[in-house]
Amino acid sequence: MCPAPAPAENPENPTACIVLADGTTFYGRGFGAPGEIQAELCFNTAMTGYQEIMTDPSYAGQAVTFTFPHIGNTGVTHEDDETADPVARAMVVKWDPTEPSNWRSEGTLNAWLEKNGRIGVGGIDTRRLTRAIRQQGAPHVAIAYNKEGVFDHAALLKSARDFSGLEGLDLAKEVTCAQSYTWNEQRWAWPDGFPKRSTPGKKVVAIDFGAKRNILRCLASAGCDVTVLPATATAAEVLAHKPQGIFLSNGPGDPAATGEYAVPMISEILETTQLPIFGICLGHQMLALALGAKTIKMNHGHHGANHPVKETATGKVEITSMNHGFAVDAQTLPEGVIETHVSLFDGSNCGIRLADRPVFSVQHHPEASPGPQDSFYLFERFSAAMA
Ligand SMILES: NC(=O)CC[C@H](N)C(=O)O
Repeated sequence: MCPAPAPAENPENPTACIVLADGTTFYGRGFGAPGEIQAELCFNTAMTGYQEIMTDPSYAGQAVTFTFPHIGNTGVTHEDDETADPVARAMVVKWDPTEPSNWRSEGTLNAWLEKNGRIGVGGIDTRRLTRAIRQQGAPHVAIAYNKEGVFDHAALLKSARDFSGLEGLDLAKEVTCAQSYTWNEQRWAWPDGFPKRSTPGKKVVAIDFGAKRNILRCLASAGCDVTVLPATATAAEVLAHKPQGIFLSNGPGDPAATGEYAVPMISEILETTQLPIFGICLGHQMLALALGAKTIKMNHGHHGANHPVKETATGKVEITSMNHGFAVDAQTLPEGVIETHVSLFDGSNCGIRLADRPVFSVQHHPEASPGPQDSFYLFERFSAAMA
């Protein structure tokens, strides 16, 4: 059944308001929890996986507008959480979420956001908003939802302009685990025959800069016994676990802002061991920094579940899941570091490896949560490097 059409933007009785730092204003209908936030606003083009997106710790400090119009119609289930609670500060959609229609659903998106103190805004012309994001670069915004529909526009504009932005912001420390823990749960759904382990457990230390659960599941499914350590773990603490390989997780914020702890930790491990290392997204950017390259802030980043990436060695194209606002500047890769993957959207760097040992990382998300499964082989490659 189709829901009633989303109203044109600026409905008559708006209960939510989005103010961009340039003054552009959108009115819509609030859902979830009333409140007010500041954030960087990005757009995500995935058609499914809104719960995984909202709970991905890499979205700390950000709000997400979904370009796909029907969001919320599969409800929520605890199995899809990438971390305990939603992390993105707000979500913006075109249609108001409907009642869920899905055998896995345990509740509505609306109730889940409300319980977790997160704002939803419906009835927005998300095409126009997305064009604004593309044209001006991911904007700083203030988003407010109150049931009276009374907004202090000047105060919201000031709030949007006061937002510090993500550049220079170290958020990994805020979302990392407080203590170390072990992880054994494997992927539950894919590919055929999973969960299963082809080889006995390899001892892997995963550094949690904001790790998604499905990455840990993929490592487990590829034969790894995973010990997760907090983002601030030193090289000595990592090596004390006598790992056969080290994994560097995804995470929020500016990779260059972790230069005081994570990057030196990685450099020390690179200098003192020959251990296999695998990094994803923020982990990829940090590995590149530790190897002497530089990272840059992108205009509006890559956030979606159908981004084509080419593996340079084979020419093979993978359709990948993406979520990043920073990128490794391929021009700054030092000798001995090979560019392994590039984005076919804009040619930006999507992967590197060391020429002489199994140290590699990718910008995209091979755990595909949400998204296509093409890049799962990277987990198997990491596991094989430890054999
Ligand atoms: N998903 C991630 O790990 C994101 C990495 C980094 N915070 C970026 O936006 O580029």
